[in-house]
Amino acid sequence: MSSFSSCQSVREARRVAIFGGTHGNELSGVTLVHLWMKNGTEIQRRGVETRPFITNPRAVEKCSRYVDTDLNRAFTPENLSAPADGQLPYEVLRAQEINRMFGPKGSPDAYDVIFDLHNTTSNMGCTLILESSKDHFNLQMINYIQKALAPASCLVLLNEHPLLKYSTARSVAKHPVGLEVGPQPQGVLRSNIFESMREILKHALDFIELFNEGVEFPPCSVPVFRVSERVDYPRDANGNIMAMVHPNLQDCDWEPLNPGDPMFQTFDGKTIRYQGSGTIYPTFINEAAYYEKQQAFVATRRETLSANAVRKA
Ligand SMILES: CC(=O)N[C@@H](CC(=O)O)C(=O)O
Ligand SMILES: [Zn+2]
Repeated sequence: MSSFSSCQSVREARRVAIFGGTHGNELSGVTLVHLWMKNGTEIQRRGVETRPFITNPRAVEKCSRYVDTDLNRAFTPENLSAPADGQLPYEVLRAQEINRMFGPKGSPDAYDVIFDLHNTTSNMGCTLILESSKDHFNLQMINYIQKALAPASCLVLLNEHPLLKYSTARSVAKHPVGLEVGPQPQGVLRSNIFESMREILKHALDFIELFNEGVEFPPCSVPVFRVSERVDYPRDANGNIMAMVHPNLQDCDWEPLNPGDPMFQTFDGKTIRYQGSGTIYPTFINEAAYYEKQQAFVATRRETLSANAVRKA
């Protein structure tokens, strides 16, 4: 890269994977991946090898989030290097297998891009999840997707929080992209959610094809919601929930929550208000899978990232 040019050279993205069933009860990704394993015409692009893959087949079979432990938290250095002695939880063994097939994580041999398909019970609409604010290839891809989708929209959740970031299945790739579409109940397929996910994938793959053909993408800015905090339900001494998401907050993912605004409602109708400092943008509000993670919603702050121009190296 020349010091006079802001254009960043990025290796072409020849190897792309589409993960479905990282959570076995999130049926849009499971169904799309099954569909594309039977017939991959729709995801084929010139100069790109795209591999649809079911990441947690045992959870898919049971239509549950996981069997032993959450696969989308399992890709830690400790797990990936643990001796595989049959005592390990199923998902840890599976993470090692996936790391061998699509990684190794952090190595030059790793897949270029992994799209990991998820559904949420929250009213988040279409969301792309990023793990780094410095991945200019991903930022350019998101900008492309957003332009192609307009007037429909697709928001960006950025999780690079030192404590709240977790070790995802997609993190094996050089460019990890989470795709989260909701609301959709666990174990249910909704046509609108399914089609939205499919359309985003189409634009994402189009971008990769253009990029590999040598198209240069000029600098742009990408508005994101950065994960800042995890907010739990109010609980009693036994850990039982003492309040629900307040009706004013329910389904209001991505909308501003200001100090003093209603946040929870107790079973006898009392309102618990947000007491933090400054405006936050809650998301994953009342996500079913997050009760066990002691999480009522994820607090985010808005910011705008600048993406450098990128072109194929
Ligand atoms: C509802 C759900 O499963 N969300 C995903 C988000 C992500 O992929 O980062 C998860 O917690 O793993
Ligand atoms: Zn999921």
